[in-house]
Amino acid sequence: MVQESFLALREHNCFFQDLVRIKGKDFLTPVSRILIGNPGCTYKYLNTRLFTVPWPTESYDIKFCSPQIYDACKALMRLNDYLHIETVQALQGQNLLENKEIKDTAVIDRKQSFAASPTEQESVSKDQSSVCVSEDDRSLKNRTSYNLTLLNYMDPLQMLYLKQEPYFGMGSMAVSWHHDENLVARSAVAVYSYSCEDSSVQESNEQELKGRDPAVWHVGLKVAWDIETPGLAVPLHQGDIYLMLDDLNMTHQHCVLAGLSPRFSSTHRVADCSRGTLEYILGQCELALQNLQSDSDSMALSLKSLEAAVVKQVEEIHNEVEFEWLRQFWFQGKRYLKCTDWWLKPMAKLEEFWRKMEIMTSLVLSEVRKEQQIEEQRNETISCFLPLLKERQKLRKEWTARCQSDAAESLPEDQRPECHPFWTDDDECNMPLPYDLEEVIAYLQNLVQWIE
Ligand SMILES: O=C(O)CCC(=O)C(=O)O
Ligand SMILES: [Fe+2]
Repeated sequence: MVQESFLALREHNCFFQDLVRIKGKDFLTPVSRILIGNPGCTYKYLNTRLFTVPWPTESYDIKFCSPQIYDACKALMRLNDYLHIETVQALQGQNLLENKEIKDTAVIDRKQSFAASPTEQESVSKDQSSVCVSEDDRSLKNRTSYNLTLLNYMDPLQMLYLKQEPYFGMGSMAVSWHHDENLVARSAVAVYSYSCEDSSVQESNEQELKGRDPAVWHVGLKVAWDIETPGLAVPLHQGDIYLMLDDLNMTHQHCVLAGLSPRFSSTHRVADCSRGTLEYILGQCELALQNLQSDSDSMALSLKSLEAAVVKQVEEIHNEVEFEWLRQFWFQGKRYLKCTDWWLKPMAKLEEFWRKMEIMTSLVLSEVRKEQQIEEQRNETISCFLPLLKERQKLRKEWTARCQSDAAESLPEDQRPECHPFWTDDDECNMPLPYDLEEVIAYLQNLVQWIE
């Protein structure tokens, strides 16, 4: 079912190369991806926030663009449940064995793991429950409850150029050496690998090979900050899974070494969602908007408090919703619409809140402009307000540039980044402040200097 799901998602063009940003440069990832997981959840990697295509979750009304996409998301959710159980058992097995040699990684043979009948599995977990104190249980749960999966797809024959593994001569890489980001500390990662091997791809004769077989996909593993200790290349065949347990992702880096056939993988993770869910950002927006009031007669808007700490908090949230949510989302073009319209409504809501925050910023400005303000108070307001406006200006410039990079412009129309929200002075969009904040910043800077 999972393999069919991969093929169905490819059929519906749901995989996309990400336009990531590394050290100020823009790159298109060689692998194409799609994020599936808990509704409202996001996953950020290489300055790119991916938004989950929600898997069918009780009490959520989710519309999918086709029944096959629904089936695929459902199958991946079931794979997620299965891998969760598999991971808990692997961790428990470790604690019992206390065998440091096999502590870090468990490559599970699929035949072996399917062999255990439900009753066998049950008795295993019962035996182990006696050695677990509740604190351990909680931590075990926190570190294995995968909330999303990032799916990868690549057909090596379609790639003109793949980077060569630089340290150990491991050949072509689909994904370079890295640590997985944005995960709950010491949480596990489970990967299901499906390479579409067929008779046209011949595995090489073992004796003839010096290193790893270039026809076969592998996961590479190396000690972090170390290129002396030899790296490890673990072959992955159709339907294999592997787990990265405990602190393996911190102490080691991994990479994906390309074989010759097209290959999918589903990488299940416990994303650190503390600032990454829709629920969280909606809560933040509501908090910020508490400082906005409207006169019941005139409907005129004003700020409840001009206290520096309050202004600072509101402007921080303003930046967060603009750069971590709205721009991230629209930067990825219309890709999410391929699978579901789930994110459109929340994005419209967030934009509505953000518009109100633009008004709030303009209200702070008009207060500061009033001459009768006590200097000391005005100074304090500006000193916490100005850095956040500068940050906003810097990030707006960065996002405008990101949307106009060569890589961005090379993308097909329906995937092209959208610089949104964007407006010019002559747009009739009723924005209270300009998009370009340069003059506003210069004015404030001038005021501060004057006071000093
Ligand atoms: O495809 C795999 O086996 C792993 C991919 C990976 O490392 C990642 O997506 O972070
Ligand atoms: Fe990874």
